[in-house]
Amino acid sequence: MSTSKAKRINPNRILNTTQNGIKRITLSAPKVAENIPEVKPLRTPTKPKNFFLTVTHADRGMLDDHAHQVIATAAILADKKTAVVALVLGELREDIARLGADKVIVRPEFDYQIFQPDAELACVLKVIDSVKPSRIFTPDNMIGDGELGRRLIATQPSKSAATHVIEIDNKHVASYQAGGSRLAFADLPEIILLAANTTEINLPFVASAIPDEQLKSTSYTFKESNSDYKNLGMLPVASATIALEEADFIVSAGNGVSNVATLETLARSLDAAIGASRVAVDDGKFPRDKQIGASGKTVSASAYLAIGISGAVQHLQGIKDCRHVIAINRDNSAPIVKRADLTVIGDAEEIMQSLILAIAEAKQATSNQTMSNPVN
Ligand SMILES: Cc1cc2nc3c(=O)[nH]c(=O)nc-3n(C[C@H](O)[C@H](O)[C@H](O)COP(=O)(O)OP(=O)(O)OC[C@H]3O[C@@H](n4cnc5c(N)ncnc54)[C@H](O)[C@@H]3O)c2cc1C
Repeated sequence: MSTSKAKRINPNRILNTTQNGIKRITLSAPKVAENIPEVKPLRTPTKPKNFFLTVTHADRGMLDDHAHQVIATAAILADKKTAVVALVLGELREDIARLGADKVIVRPEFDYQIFQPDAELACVLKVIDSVKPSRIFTPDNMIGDGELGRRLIATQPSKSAATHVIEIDNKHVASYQAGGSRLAFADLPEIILLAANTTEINLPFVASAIPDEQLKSTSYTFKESNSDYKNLGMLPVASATIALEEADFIVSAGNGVSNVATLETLARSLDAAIGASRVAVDDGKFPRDKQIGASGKTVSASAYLAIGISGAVQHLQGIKDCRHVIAINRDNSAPIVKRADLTVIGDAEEIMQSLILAIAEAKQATSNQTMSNPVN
């Protein structure tokens, strides 16, 4: 079986909820709302006596909903003399003043895709040493923060801690016990791993979110050669073998695709996985496991190319988490056009053939260039 460099998404990657309530992976800063935002009072202590620290990972410049809730929780619990310091592991391109962060320490060297928990822990311990927070908050999730939080708890045996906190106020926390049949209560501990959806992030105030330049570059002791982990990078896999739910690029066929071979050629040249609408599956053009939609699979690709698909509500349900939708359809009033970021109006077969040709030419040009400018 041939392998390709088809990108495989991290199934646990970060999602944000858009203003329309759609979960999206957002690479760029969110657009500013068209309606003028209400002016909220600024709340940042001028001479803080105490600090709360939040520790969260960012993915490609953005924090997810859960991370937002953690920062907002710290801000809600902070009194007038307590400042909230947000440590962000990874590049940050969003403004977190609205979440109540008074200071922001960004450590862009931590790429979310690279597994380096011991280096991250060393950095967090250094920041704790400098900030001396009375409480530390982190999301209890499966995408790195939960693990980092537990590693932190293990290094701080003298500190009280609670994991999977589902209820919190300035006196106590609660977590489920006995498989969710009981709630366990405890005094507000020093390290809090917060479950998702505990907190409303629309705060009645904003904070300054001042970048801490000093702690941004403070070094910490960590030798890569001493690490227990070696990052082996992403494994290249054949695009056809990737589960649709994990595919980052999907070429999907609907009833408007008459020639399956052309679609397969296009998918191969784009290194994309193949999906289909229910009608295309019912017609026997594609196996059932390729069906995307309410009664098929829900996908979250960065790019979803919908060819000859009308965009029925049941199909749209399956692609609600996709970041970019590109449609090819001969009907500019098809519902998919509203969902798509880009629509090409025309005949599916003709456009697929043109695309295959253009991709082949582009690949040839790249390989000619590489041959004439070999890397020494
Ligand atoms: C309970 C239930 C569950 C369902 N679950 C699913 C599901 O999981 N997934 C799913 O997809 N559907 C599902 N459906 C079916 C859904 O309602 C639609 O019938 C289906 O999605 C339509 O598929 P389609 O867009 O490929 O076909 P069509 O509705 O026939 O649309 C074809 C599109 O292709 C365009 N077209 C035609 N010829 C060309 C051409 N030559 N070039 C370019 N464009 C062309 C047309 O303009 C049209 O927009 C479900 C329905 C029900 C009731």
